[in-house]
Amino acid sequence: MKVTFTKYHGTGNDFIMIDCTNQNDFKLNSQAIKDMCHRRFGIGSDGLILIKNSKEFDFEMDYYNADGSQSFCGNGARCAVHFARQLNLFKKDATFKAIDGKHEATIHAGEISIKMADVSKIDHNEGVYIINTGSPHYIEFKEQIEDQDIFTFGKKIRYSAPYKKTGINVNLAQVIDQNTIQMLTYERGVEKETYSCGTGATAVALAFADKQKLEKIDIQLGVKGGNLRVKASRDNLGVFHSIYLIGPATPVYQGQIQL
Ligand SMILES: N[C@H](CCC[C@H](N)C(=O)O)C(=O)O
Repeated sequence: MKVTFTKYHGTGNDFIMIDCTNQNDFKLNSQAIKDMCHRRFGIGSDGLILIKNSKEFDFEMDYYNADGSQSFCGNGARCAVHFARQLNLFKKDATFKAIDGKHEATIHAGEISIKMADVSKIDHNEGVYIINTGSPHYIEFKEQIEDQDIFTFGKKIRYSAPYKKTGINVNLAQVIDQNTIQMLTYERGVEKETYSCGTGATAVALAFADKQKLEKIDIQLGVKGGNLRVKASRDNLGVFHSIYLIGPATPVYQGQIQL
């Protein structure tokens, strides 16, 4: 079977994007996804996204990590919105369904802004934050993160007893100033450091807001592959809402692969 795809990246987090709007029952088994994402024997990417028609929304996105596992992917969602616009699935503002529910999105000045699900649960213990922003994240704030070995650190946490079974994404964050945080991520399901993690950037921003007791944030997250922006508000019940993940989405090339 020949599969046409478009390769995307969102600040260096890269994806194989497949238009399934003419074949909504299109399926890839786990091995095919692993083979396609393989950096030597396949196309090579952190994840793979199927864009499908939806009765209720402008489109639906199914995200798969490089190991074939499913989750929500913030950068992938931003790339999916860019791709759906190219397919004329919506005009200016979009609504789409992902594994964690409905999202809204807009495209403005070349940046894709997606509304993330509200977050009411922030676990914090001895400087470690655990926050689920559509995928689960472990966050620690440290100085000089450029000297940190995020792969070794992240793998150790991800395979430690509390997370061995379900996995967790691991983020190290360094506060530069009130509106700027530098971060590194080890991603579950990729099992490597990625150049960027959208749900991770969102989780780091919310952890900072909790740490500083802020009710409104608009933060730039510096990642290996560029910059993301997270805006959010917190209500008097401690729930984070109006959470937006904003950043670029870049189509790199179109290709075809023989499966
Ligand atoms: N690997 C993550 C999903 C992708 C997260 C990341 N690529 C993003 O942009 O949110 C997980 O399985 O939890």
